[in-house]
Amino acid sequence: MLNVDRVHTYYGDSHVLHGLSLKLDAGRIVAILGRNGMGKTTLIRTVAGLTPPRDGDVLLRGRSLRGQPSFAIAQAGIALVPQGRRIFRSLTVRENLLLPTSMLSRPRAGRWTLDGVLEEFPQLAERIDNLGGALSGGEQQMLAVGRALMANPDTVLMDEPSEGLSPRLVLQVGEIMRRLREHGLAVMLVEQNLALAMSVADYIYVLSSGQFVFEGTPNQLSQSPEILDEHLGVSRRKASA
Ligand SMILES: Nc1ncnc2c1ncn2[C@@H]1O[C@H](COP(=O)(O)OP(=O)(O)OP(=O)(O)O)[C@@H](O)[C@H]1O
Repeated sequence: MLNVDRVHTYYGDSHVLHGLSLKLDAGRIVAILGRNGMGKTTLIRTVAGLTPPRDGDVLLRGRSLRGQPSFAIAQAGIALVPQGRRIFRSLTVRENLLLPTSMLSRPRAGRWTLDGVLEEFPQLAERIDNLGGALSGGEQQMLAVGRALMANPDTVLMDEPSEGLSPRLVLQVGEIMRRLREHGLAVMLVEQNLALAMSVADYIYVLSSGQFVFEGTPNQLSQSPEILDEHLGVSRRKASA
């Protein structure tokens, strides 16, 4: 589905991503872990076309996205659930869901109509005429995911969806991701929450200073105390407990 091929991404002269490659298939969740400032959001921005790579390429279903603006990438089937959710606080839930797709010139058809999204998230249906700003953090996260689904993507990029949520709501976010996978979507998850990533991801990459220092299954990561310790801040004693 998605193939990131040796991307180098810069902010001005600052070289942030150093030749990253990864693969993501349909019906799979890949998590990108790493401490603050290691380049996780930059990787998401690179794939979404917001900060295009200066070198290397991103391919969707084998087709290069090189030089494509972010709206064309969205149109091609990559949806972003941004850090901080970025819902419109002064618009209703319905307006939040309908607005982004109304801006696509050729909306993709599929199961994710307004009714389809409300069926998936009945809690949003109950609050359909409430303002975005009146929703709880968990509901806002659901809304951000629902809004992304409205574009009928086949790949969803999620930037720290657990940020600022209570442990109970973090579990709910994990459940939402599993359901996206069941629907056959490819999910790329950027997270600081190790437990969440370990519980949902099929495969994990650990990013440090713009380079991957580990890739493998959650089980393999749990058996790599030096990676957990050095790059994820988990003490060896805790990792083996
Ligand atoms: N717009 C920008 N202009 C210049 N440098 C930036 C910009 N955005 C991020 N950076 C730098 O790029 C590096 C990677 O940042 P990035 O936000 O991708 O990290 P991150 O792993 O997502 O961290 P966090 O978890 O804190 O969001 C950092 O050194 C950061 O200071």
